[in-house]
Amino acid sequence: MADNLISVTGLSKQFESGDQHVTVLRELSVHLGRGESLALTGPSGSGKSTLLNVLCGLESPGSGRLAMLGQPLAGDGAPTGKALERAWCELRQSRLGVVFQDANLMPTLSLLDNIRLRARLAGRDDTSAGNWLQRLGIGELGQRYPDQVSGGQRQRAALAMVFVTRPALILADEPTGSLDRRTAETVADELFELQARHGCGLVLATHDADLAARCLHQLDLGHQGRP
Ligand SMILES: Nc1ncnc2c1ncn2[C@@H]1O[C@H](COP(=O)(O)OP(=O)(O)OP(=O)(O)O)[C@@H](O)[C@H]1O
Repeated sequence: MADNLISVTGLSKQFESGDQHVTVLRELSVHLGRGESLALTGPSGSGKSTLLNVLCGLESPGSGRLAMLGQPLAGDGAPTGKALERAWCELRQSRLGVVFQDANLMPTLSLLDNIRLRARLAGRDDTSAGNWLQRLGIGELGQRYPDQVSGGQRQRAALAMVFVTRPALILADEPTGSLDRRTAETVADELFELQARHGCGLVLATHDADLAARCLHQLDLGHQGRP
Protein backbone atom coordinates (compact mmCIF):
# COMPACT_ATOMS: atom_id res chain seq x y z
CA MET A 1 0.00 0.00 0.00
CA ALA A 2 1.28 3.49 -0.79
CA ASP A 3 2.57 5.44 2.19
CA ASN A 4 1.23 8.62 0.67
CA LEU A 5 -2.54 8.18 0.65
CA ILE A 6 -3.27 11.63 -0.73
CA SER A 7 -0.96 13.85 -2.72
CA VAL A 8 -2.52 17.05 -4.02
CA THR A 9 -0.48 19.92 -5.45
CA GLY A 10 -1.70 23.25 -6.81
CA LEU A 11 -5.29 22.07 -7.04
CA SER A 12 -7.92 24.61 -8.12
CA LYS A 13 -11.62 24.15 -8.79
CA GLN A 14 -14.06 26.54 -10.38
CA PHE A 15 -17.79 26.25 -10.90
CA GLU A 16 -19.74 28.06 -13.60
CA SER A 17 -22.69 29.93 -12.26
CA GLY A 18 -24.63 31.61 -15.10
CA ASP A 19 -21.96 33.60 -16.96
CA GLN A 20 -19.70 33.76 -13.89
CA HIS A 21 -16.82 31.52 -12.81
CA VAL A 22 -16.68 30.97 -9.08
CA THR A 23 -13.35 29.75 -7.72
CA VAL A 24 -14.04 27.43 -4.78
CA LEU A 25 -10.61 25.81 -4.29
CA ARG A 26 -7.50 27.85 -5.01
CA GLU A 27 -3.96 26.40 -5.43
CA LEU A 28 -4.42 23.86 -2.66
CA SER A 29 -1.77 21.41 -1.56
CA VAL A 30 -2.75 18.49 0.66
CA HIS A 31 -0.67 15.47 1.67
CA LEU A 32 -1.80 12.66 3.90
CA GLY A 33 0.24 9.64 4.97
CA ARG A 34 -0.87 6.21 6.21
CA GLY A 35 -2.60 6.33 9.56
CA GLU A 36 -2.97 10.12 9.47
CA SER A 37 -6.14 12.14 9.84
CA LEU A 38 -7.10 15.51 8.44
CA ALA A 39 -10.05 17.75 9.34
CA LEU A 40 -11.39 20.10 6.68
CA THR A 41 -12.84 23.11 8.42
CA GLY A 42 -14.17 26.51 7.36
CA PRO A 43 -17.49 28.28 7.08
CA SER A 44 -20.41 27.04 5.02
CA GLY A 45 -19.61 27.40 1.31
CA SER A 46 -15.81 27.40 1.79
CA GLY A 47 -15.38 24.22 -0.30
CA LYS A 48 -15.15 21.32 2.18
CA SER A 49 -17.60 19.06 0.32
CA THR A 50 -16.17 20.12 -3.03
CA LEU A 51 -12.69 19.00 -1.95
CA LEU A 52 -14.06 15.68 -0.66
CA ASN A 53 -15.88 15.19 -3.97
CA VAL A 54 -12.63 15.80 -5.86
CA LEU A 55 -10.81 13.34 -3.56
CA CYS A 56 -13.32 10.59 -4.34
CA GLY A 57 -13.56 11.35 -8.06
CA LEU A 58 -17.10 12.73 -8.15
CA GLU A 59 -15.80 16.15 -9.26
CA SER A 60 -12.82 16.62 -11.53
CA PRO A 61 -10.20 19.15 -10.42
CA GLY A 62 -9.96 22.17 -12.72
CA SER A 63 -6.16 22.19 -12.52
CA GLY A 64 -3.38 20.77 -10.42
CA ARG A 65 -2.00 17.34 -9.62
CA LEU A 66 -3.80 14.63 -7.71
CA ALA A 67 -2.67 11.14 -6.71
CA MET A 68 -4.62 8.83 -4.40
CA LEU A 69 -2.96 5.78 -2.81
CA GLY A 70 -0.02 6.25 -5.17
CA GLN A 71 -2.21 6.30 -8.30
CA PRO A 72 -1.98 9.55 -10.38
CA LEU A 73 -5.53 10.73 -11.19
CA ALA A 74 -4.99 14.27 -12.44
CA GLY A 75 -1.93 15.99 -13.90
CA ASP A 76 1.32 14.23 -14.92
CA GLY A 77 1.00 10.48 -15.49
CA ALA A 78 -2.78 10.36 -14.91
CA PRO A 79 -4.95 8.21 -17.20
CA THR A 80 -7.72 9.87 -19.19
CA GLY A 81 -11.20 8.93 -20.45
CA LYS A 82 -12.42 5.40 -19.69
CA ALA A 83 -9.12 4.43 -18.05
CA LEU A 84 -9.53 7.30 -15.57
CA GLU A 85 -13.12 6.25 -14.79
CA ARG A 86 -11.97 2.67 -14.24
CA ALA A 87 -9.18 3.79 -11.90
CA TRP A 88 -11.67 5.78 -9.78
CA CYS A 89 -14.19 2.92 -9.76
CA GLU A 90 -11.58 0.46 -8.53
CA LEU A 91 -10.47 2.82 -5.78
CA ARG A 92 -14.02 3.50 -4.61
CA GLN A 93 -15.04 -0.16 -4.76
CA SER A 94 -12.53 -1.50 -2.30
CA ARG A 95 -9.98 1.00 -1.02
CA LEU A 96 -11.84 4.25 -0.37
CA GLY A 97 -14.65 4.42 2.18
CA VAL A 98 -16.91 7.37 1.49
CA VAL A 99 -19.49 8.71 3.96
CA PHE A 100 -21.77 11.41 2.59
CA GLN A 101 -24.11 13.80 4.39
CA ASP A 102 -27.08 11.89 2.94
CA ALA A 103 -26.48 8.26 3.84
CA ASN A 104 -26.38 6.35 0.53
CA LEU A 105 -28.25 3.19 1.48
CA MET A 106 -30.30 1.09 -0.97
CA PRO A 107 -33.96 1.66 -0.01
CA THR A 108 -35.07 -1.87 -0.99
CA LEU A 109 -32.61 -3.66 1.30
CA SER A 110 -32.60 -3.96 5.09
CA LEU A 111 -29.77 -2.20 6.93
CA LEU A 112 -28.05 -5.54 7.47
CA ASP A 113 -28.33 -6.52 3.80
CA ASN A 114 -27.03 -3.09 2.74
CA ILE A 115 -23.90 -3.70 4.77
CA ARG A 116 -23.50 -7.31 3.61
CA LEU A 117 -23.84 -6.21 -0.02
CA ARG A 118 -21.25 -3.46 0.42
CA ALA A 119 -18.81 -5.96 1.95
CA ARG A 120 -19.30 -8.41 -0.93
CA LEU A 121 -18.88 -5.67 -3.56
CA ALA A 122 -15.54 -4.79 -1.98
CA GLY A 123 -14.50 -8.46 -1.99
CA ARG A 124 -14.68 -8.68 1.82
CA ASP A 125 -16.16 -11.21 4.18
CA ASP A 126 -19.74 -10.14 5.04
CA THR A 127 -20.08 -12.05 8.32
CA SER A 128 -19.03 -9.05 10.42
CA ALA A 129 -21.94 -6.91 9.12
CA GLY A 130 -24.14 -7.47 12.20
CA ASN A 131 -21.20 -6.88 14.48
CA TRP A 132 -20.61 -3.44 12.98
CA LEU A 133 -24.27 -2.50 13.46
CA GLN A 134 -23.91 -3.62 17.07
CA ARG A 135 -20.77 -1.57 17.64
CA LEU A 136 -22.48 1.52 16.27
CA GLY A 137 -25.40 1.03 18.66
CA ILE A 138 -28.07 -0.07 16.13
CA GLY A 139 -27.65 -3.85 16.30
CA GLU A 140 -31.39 -4.36 16.91
CA LEU A 141 -32.33 -2.45 13.72
CA GLY A 142 -30.62 -4.74 11.19
CA GLN A 143 -33.90 -6.06 9.69
CA ARG A 144 -35.39 -2.60 9.21
CA TYR A 145 -35.34 -0.74 5.90
CA PRO A 146 -33.67 2.69 5.58
CA ASP A 147 -37.04 4.52 5.56
CA GLN A 148 -37.99 2.80 8.85
CA VAL A 149 -35.17 4.37 10.88
CA SER A 150 -34.17 7.90 11.85
CA GLY A 151 -31.66 10.06 9.95
CA GLY A 152 -29.05 9.52 12.67
CA GLN A 153 -29.58 5.75 12.57
CA ARG A 154 -29.19 5.81 8.77
CA GLN A 155 -25.95 7.74 9.23
CA ARG A 156 -24.64 5.06 11.58
CA ALA A 157 -25.61 2.33 9.11
CA ALA A 158 -23.74 4.24 6.40
CA LEU A 159 -20.66 4.26 8.64
CA ALA A 160 -21.01 0.50 9.20
CA MET A 161 -21.05 0.13 5.39
CA VAL A 162 -17.69 1.89 5.26
CA PHE A 163 -16.11 0.06 8.19
CA VAL A 164 -17.06 -3.38 6.84
CA THR A 165 -14.90 -2.84 3.73
CA ARG A 166 -11.78 -2.04 5.81
CA PRO A 167 -10.75 0.80 3.48
CA ALA A 168 -7.25 2.27 3.21
CA LEU A 169 -8.73 5.76 3.36
CA ILE A 170 -12.03 7.07 4.71
CA LEU A 171 -13.53 10.30 3.34
CA ALA A 172 -16.39 11.57 5.47
CA ASP A 173 -18.61 14.61 5.02
CA GLU A 174 -19.99 15.70 8.41
CA PRO A 175 -20.00 12.08 9.68
CA THR A 176 -21.56 13.05 12.99
CA GLY A 177 -23.54 16.09 11.81
CA SER A 178 -26.99 14.50 12.18
CA LEU A 179 -26.32 12.77 15.52
CA ASP A 180 -27.03 13.85 19.09
CA ARG A 181 -23.95 14.69 21.17
CA ARG A 182 -23.63 11.31 22.91
CA THR A 183 -24.10 9.26 19.75
CA ALA A 184 -21.76 11.60 17.88
CA GLU A 185 -19.04 10.85 20.42
CA THR A 186 -19.60 7.06 20.11
CA VAL A 187 -19.41 7.26 16.33
CA ALA A 188 -16.31 9.50 16.46
CA ASP A 189 -14.67 7.03 18.88
CA GLU A 190 -15.35 4.20 16.41
CA LEU A 191 -13.93 6.23 13.52
CA PHE A 192 -10.69 7.04 15.33
CA GLU A 193 -10.36 3.55 16.81
CA LEU A 194 -10.74 1.95 13.38
CA GLN A 195 -8.19 4.33 11.99
CA ALA A 196 -5.68 3.60 14.75
CA ARG A 197 -6.23 -0.17 14.61
CA HIS A 198 -6.00 -0.55 10.83
CA GLY A 199 -3.66 2.34 10.08
CA CYS A 200 -6.08 3.77 7.51
CA GLY A 201 -6.25 7.46 6.68
CA LEU A 202 -9.17 9.69 7.47
CA VAL A 203 -10.31 12.99 5.95
CA LEU A 204 -13.42 14.52 7.41
CA ALA A 205 -15.28 17.76 6.78
CA THR A 206 -16.80 19.19 9.91
CA HIS A 207 -18.15 22.26 11.67
CA ASP A 208 -17.50 20.58 15.04
CA ALA A 209 -14.32 22.06 16.54
CA ASP A 210 -13.96 19.19 19.05
CA LEU A 211 -14.10 16.59 16.29
CA ALA A 212 -11.62 18.57 14.17
CA ALA A 213 -9.24 18.81 17.15
CA ARG A 214 -9.07 14.98 17.33
CA CYS A 215 -7.45 14.89 13.87
CA LEU A 216 -3.70 15.06 13.42
CA HIS A 217 -3.94 17.85 10.80
CA GLN A 218 -6.46 20.59 10.13
CA LEU A 219 -7.01 22.55 6.93
CA ASP A 220 -9.12 25.69 7.18
CA LEU A 221 -10.62 26.25 3.72
CA GLY A 222 -11.89 29.65 4.82
CA HIS A 223 -8.32 30.97 4.54
CA GLN A 224 -7.37 29.76 1.07
CA GLY A 225 -5.04 32.01 -0.85
CA ARG A 226 -4.42 34.26 2.14
CA PRO A 227 -0.93 34.61 3.57
N1 LIG B 1 -22.15 21.95 -8.81
C1 LIG B 1 -21.99 23.22 -8.39
N2 LIG B 1 -22.21 24.26 -9.23
C2 LIG B 1 -22.01 25.53 -8.84
N3 LIG B 1 -21.58 25.89 -7.60
C3 LIG B 1 -21.36 24.89 -6.71
C4 LIG B 1 -21.55 23.51 -7.05
N4 LIG B 1 -21.24 22.76 -5.96
C5 LIG B 1 -20.88 23.62 -5.00
N5 LIG B 1 -20.96 24.90 -5.44
C6 LIG B 1 -20.62 26.10 -4.68
O1 LIG B 1 -19.29 25.94 -4.20
C7 LIG B 1 -19.16 26.53 -2.92
C8 LIG B 1 -18.60 25.50 -1.95
O2 LIG B 1 -19.60 24.52 -1.68
P1 LIG B 1 -19.31 23.30 -0.70
O3 LIG B 1 -20.54 22.48 -0.67
O4 LIG B 1 -18.06 22.65 -1.12
O5 LIG B 1 -19.08 24.08 0.68
P2 LIG B 1 -18.97 23.49 2.17
O6 LIG B 1 -17.79 24.17 2.79
O7 LIG B 1 -18.95 22.00 2.13
O8 LIG B 1 -20.31 24.01 2.81
P3 LIG B 1 -21.22 23.40 4.04
O9 LIG B 1 -20.39 23.58 5.28
O10 LIG B 1 -22.42 24.28 4.01
O11 LIG B 1 -21.53 21.96 3.70
C9 LIG B 1 -20.55 27.05 -2.52
O12 LIG B 1 -20.60 28.43 -2.79
C10 LIG B 1 -21.46 26.28 -3.44
O13 LIG B 1 -22.63 27.01 -3.71
